[in-house]
Amino acid sequence: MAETPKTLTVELGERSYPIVIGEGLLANAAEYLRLAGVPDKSPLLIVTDDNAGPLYLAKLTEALTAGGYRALSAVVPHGEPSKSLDVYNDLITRAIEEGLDRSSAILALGGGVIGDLAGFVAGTYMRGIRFVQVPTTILAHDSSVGGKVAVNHPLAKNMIGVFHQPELVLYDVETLKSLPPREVRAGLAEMVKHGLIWDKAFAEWCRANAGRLLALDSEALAYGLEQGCAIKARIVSRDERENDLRAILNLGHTLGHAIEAVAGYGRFLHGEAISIGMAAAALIGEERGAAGLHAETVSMLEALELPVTLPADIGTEALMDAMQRDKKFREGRMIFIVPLAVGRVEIASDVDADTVRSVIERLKRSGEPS
Ligand SMILES: NC(=O)c1ccc[n+]([C@@H]2O[C@H](COP(=O)([O-])OP(=O)(O)OC[C@H]3O[C@@H](n4cnc5c(N)ncnc54)[C@H](O)[C@@H]3O)[C@@H](O)[C@H]2O)c1
Ligand SMILES: O=C(O)C(=O)C[C@@H](O)[C@H](O)[C@H](O)COP(=O)(O)O
Ligand SMILES: [Zn+2]
Repeated sequence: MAETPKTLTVELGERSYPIVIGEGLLANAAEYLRLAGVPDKSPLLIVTDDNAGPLYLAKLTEALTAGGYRALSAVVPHGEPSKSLDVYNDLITRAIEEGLDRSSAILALGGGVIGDLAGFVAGTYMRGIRFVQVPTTILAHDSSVGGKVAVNHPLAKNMIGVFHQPELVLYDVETLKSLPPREVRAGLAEMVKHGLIWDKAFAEWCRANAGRLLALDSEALAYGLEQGCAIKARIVSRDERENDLRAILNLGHTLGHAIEAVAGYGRFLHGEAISIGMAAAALIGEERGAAGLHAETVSMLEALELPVTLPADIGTEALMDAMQRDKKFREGRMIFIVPLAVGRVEIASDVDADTVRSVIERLKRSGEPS
């Protein structure tokens, strides 16, 4: 029998919203939307991709229609290249043609690519309309919470975006059962990240339960997703617009985003690039005095079957250039989230370029056959 859904809240005053996590929630989508205050007189637009759509769009549409909503849909190609201004523009055109108005809502049915893309449409169409996240990947326990929505520029990740919080995150964990193994692993990178930045016991739990998580054991997955969402919600509630604390959610992303852009969007999945970036951050932490941190971090990432080295063909100077084009480059300095120990990090703008170069080279050497 399905467990009772669990509800967490992202506390943001009048923009607070629930994250509902449970099995079979798509069937009750209309009730959840109504509870979240989504009106039913204007059309909804469900944005999904050509993997998640064929699996779950009919179920969601039927549930919404039965509950009195008019649900239209747009299906985009799967994968990171869809986080582009071209696809964004197509969706805006569709919204105008279908007569979406200021009482309409955009629903993101899919992973982080769909959440970021559809959220950017919702955040900018008519200067912002309602938005609902319906995540269907493990990674999306991170991306569906917190309101960062964006598309990529060919030169830099997530460069064109806004903060736009959803009204609701409706996380039907039954959808995760159809994820390919590589996507499962990539999603677990952001899960263990939440432990590495905030909660040592949770990071250790991820390592100890790696086998169950990789096998999509329902109980382990539910616990891991709830903990990950809870950590993220707590951080976002304290610093919605990344003036300070929220930056710690960027552990591994200074180098990770550069890897994604330099390798070409799609070669590395986001979670894979972030895993390599977290291994790099641990090396930087070790250089600054945290003995044993790299081996400890790598043991957690490898337990989850994540990559921790860099292929030699990714140019070091191209990565250095890409890091200088990221949002994490300010006042002439690269900003790194540097671990002090497992579960504790600092926001550092004093990591010099030569240290970063030598860490990149070490990651490449450790990937070579010995
Ligand atoms: N906004 C944020 O705070 C935030 C946080 C983390 C990551 N992100 C972004 O999220 C993106 C990565 O998200 P992702 O890993 O979910 O990628 P994704 O959306 O591309 O989904 C991964 C793959 O799984 C497929 N898929 C989705 N649901 C499925 C299901 N239930 N069954 C089978 N296949 C399914 C998709 O079609 C895709 O091929 C990146 O663009 C990253 O920058 C954003
Ligand atoms: O929500 C956040 O804040 C994060 O940093 C979560 C990250 O996992 C996510 O990839 C985010 O998009 C990166 O932030 P960005 O501002 O560099 O795009
Ligand atoms: Zn991320």
